[in-house]
Amino acid sequence: MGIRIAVAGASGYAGGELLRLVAGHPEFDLVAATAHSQAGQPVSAVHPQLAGLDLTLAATDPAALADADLVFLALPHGQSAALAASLPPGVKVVDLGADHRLADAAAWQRYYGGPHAGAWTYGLPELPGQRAAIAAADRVAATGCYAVATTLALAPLVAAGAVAPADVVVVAASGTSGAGRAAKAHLLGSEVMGDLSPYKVGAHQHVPEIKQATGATGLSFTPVLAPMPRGILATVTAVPATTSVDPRAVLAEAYADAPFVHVLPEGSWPHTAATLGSNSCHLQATRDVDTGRVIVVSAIDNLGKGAAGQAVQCANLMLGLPETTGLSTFGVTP
Ligand SMILES: NC(=O)C1=CN([C@@H]2O[C@H](COP(=O)(O)OP(=O)(O)OC[C@H]3O[C@@H](n4cnc5c(N)ncnc54)[C@H](OP(=O)(O)O)[C@@H]3O)[C@@H](O)[C@H]2O)C=CC1
Ligand SMILES: CC(=O)N[C@@H](CCC(=O)OP(=O)(O)O)C(=O)O
Repeated sequence: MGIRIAVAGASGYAGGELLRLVAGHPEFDLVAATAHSQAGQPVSAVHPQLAGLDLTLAATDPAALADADLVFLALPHGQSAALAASLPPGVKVVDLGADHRLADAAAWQRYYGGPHAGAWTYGLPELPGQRAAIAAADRVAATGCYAVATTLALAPLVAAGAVAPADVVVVAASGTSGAGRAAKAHLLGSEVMGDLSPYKVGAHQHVPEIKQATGATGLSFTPVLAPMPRGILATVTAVPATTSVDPRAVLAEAYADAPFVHVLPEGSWPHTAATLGSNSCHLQATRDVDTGRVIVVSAIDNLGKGAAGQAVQCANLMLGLPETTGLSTFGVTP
């Protein structure tokens, strides 16, 4: 018997990707998968890509999860805190939702509403000191999908004093799986295909998370829904604080030992398809020839490094395994 793993919210998009990764992980045994409206269904009826995974979705309650060594929570925002609190203290938890990401209760209230559950260790191993913090933690709050793409692009530049933290602009396009599986009219294929549409303009919930993780103090963030199932492409621009720093060199140095963050060769720009199915983030940076602004482009698979892959990377660290175990750095395009 390997390390016993349970997935709550296993019928959703992030949950399905977690099941795929856990089932293929050399050290993990999948002992439970739970759902809400789909409880009682075989996993393969809900996730046809997992045909052959012989497991039935149980109802999401503490008893279904308490026998695991580690539980992944892939539930709607607001559903994780009470469930996590009712699990035995010895059970490690990685929460993919937002409930425990923010330290600032006022920011939580403003962007999510409802009671603030308090902050857990933030699950982005590539931030300075965070690998060790995650390895020592029993409760980890995995990052938001846009927050991963943006933070990996921006944090080293703020830390190096290369950009002005008060004036950062981000425009980021996401595939529709970023919105979850629950049917939404504006996500129907006939509405999404052939269209690009901004949403939550000027008020996206990942703004406080990105500020907390990067040290940026002023951030304008505009998300765009893109006609594709997976992927995030974030374009981050910022005012240079100095002309003496090469932004690409700062990123290359920051991620020299990071197995999943790839600063691409000069002249090569990230695109989403190259990251799909992987736990990788692709980055490139330059200066705008006209304004001198620093431009960083970042691509991830929102269900990989943006969700399930990141969560498994954190779990590996929490369990004393190499962080790359069971994860791919390579994408599946075309
Ligand atoms: N999609 C993405 O790219 C990312 C998602 N996340 C986060 O992961 C979490 C899951 O997202 P995602 O998979 O996209 O969402 P989905 O809508 O695809 O899945 C939601 C899951 O939660 C279950 N659920 C729904 N309502 C309840 C409830 N009241 N109580 C308990 N369980 C419930 C659903 O069960 P059922 O289907 O049986 O009703 C399903 O298993 C969210 O917090 C999301 O923000 C984080 C990063 C990226
Ligand atoms: C396309 C789309 O609608 N995306 C969602 C991402 C939500 C999400 O997954 O948020 P967390 O990563 O914080 O859990 C949005 O912009 O709200």
